[in-house]
Amino acid sequence: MELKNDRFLRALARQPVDRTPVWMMRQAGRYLPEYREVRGQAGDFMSLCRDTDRACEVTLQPLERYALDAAILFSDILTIPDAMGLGLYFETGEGPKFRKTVRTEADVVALKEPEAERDLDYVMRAVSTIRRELNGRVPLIGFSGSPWTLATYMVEGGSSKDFRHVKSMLYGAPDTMHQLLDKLAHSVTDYLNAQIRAGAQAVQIFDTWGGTLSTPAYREFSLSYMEQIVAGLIREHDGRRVPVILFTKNGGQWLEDIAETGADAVGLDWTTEMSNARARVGHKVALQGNLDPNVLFASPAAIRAEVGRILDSYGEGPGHIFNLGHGISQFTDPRSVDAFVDALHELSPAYHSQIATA
Ligand SMILES: Cc1c2[nH]c(c1CCC(=O)O)Cc1[nH]c(c(CCC(=O)O)c1C)Cc1[nH]c(c(CCC(=O)O)c1C)Cc1[nH]c(c(C)c1CCC(=O)O)C2
Repeated sequence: MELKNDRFLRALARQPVDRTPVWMMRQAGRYLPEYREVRGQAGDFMSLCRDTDRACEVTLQPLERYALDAAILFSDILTIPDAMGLGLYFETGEGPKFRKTVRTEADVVALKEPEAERDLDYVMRAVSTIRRELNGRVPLIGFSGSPWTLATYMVEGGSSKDFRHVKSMLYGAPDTMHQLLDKLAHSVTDYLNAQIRAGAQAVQIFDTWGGTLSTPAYREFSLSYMEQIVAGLIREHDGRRVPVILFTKNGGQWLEDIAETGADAVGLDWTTEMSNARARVGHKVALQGNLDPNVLFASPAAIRAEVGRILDSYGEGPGHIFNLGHGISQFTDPRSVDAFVDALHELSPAYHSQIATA
């Protein structure tokens, strides 16, 4: 099936495009009234993820509203620990929780590595259904959490502010920590490869909590496992390269190390300037980001000014995928996303003039 809009994949390959492609982290989510409606019909969040037709429906919702250049699978990073038997649930307003935690070596030894095609079959069904329904409109992104980020939820039993338990394991029982991360790295590799076989055309690894580590701990406990995953991924499928994007929130000081992993692109939060990132690693990888999602609470004029500033900071030429520096807030007015996408469509072609005159 022919891909009608390949801007996103071209930018990931640092090939010329007519304008800067854009998608948004958490683009299918609670800021959209149509999402809240389908979510209500499904019951809880995990039931929505397991309901193939509804998961497909909400994946496509943001594309119906906005001219985005990629779709992202509707699911969650915590499906792997759930499939390991930890019992994921969502308490309204409190974020994710696990019925069981992983705190001791015995807990780690008892964990079974899921077999993605069997134990996470609902995710693969969602991927293939979304691909069919997209019908080549835009590429589909698959994703997973990084081993370290998944471990934080598994050891803490949910979200955390201080990462007390998981860091106690890291410093107090590093061998146990490595055993857990090793199991997770195998599981993530298998999970992403299954998504690629099911039809994901690019994959992103979310390392939301890597930036809470010291530099040596980041390298040893987060980055090295992401590197292992990148090395084990299917990099070409159906005659096309399957690009990998690594996103470590607050990872700006480690861009050179991240670019060394073999990833095709690096995701940036808003605390690193695009110009700085491009000068440091732009010869090696594409860059994705990096609007502060809170800019979407400002006026259309202020949103436009920030979009312009980021385009200027990256500068001319290919290799930039516009995105938010983190997930869109549930309190965002959907009209602010119109202002954001409209501004990008208006302003970004000027940064790709070589192709317009070619
Ligand atoms: C850390 C993390 C999680 N999940 C994810 C991350 C990494 C990215 C990041 O840092 O945000 C990734 C994720 N979660 C979700 C997606 C879907 C695809 C997308 O549109 O980007 C993706 C890519 C759906 C979701 N995952 C979740 C929601 C909201 C739940 C709902 O609809 O009730 C959505 C749309 C639930 C979730 N899942 C998670 C949390 C912390 C929460 C609660 C968030 C909150 O309450 O605001 C874990």
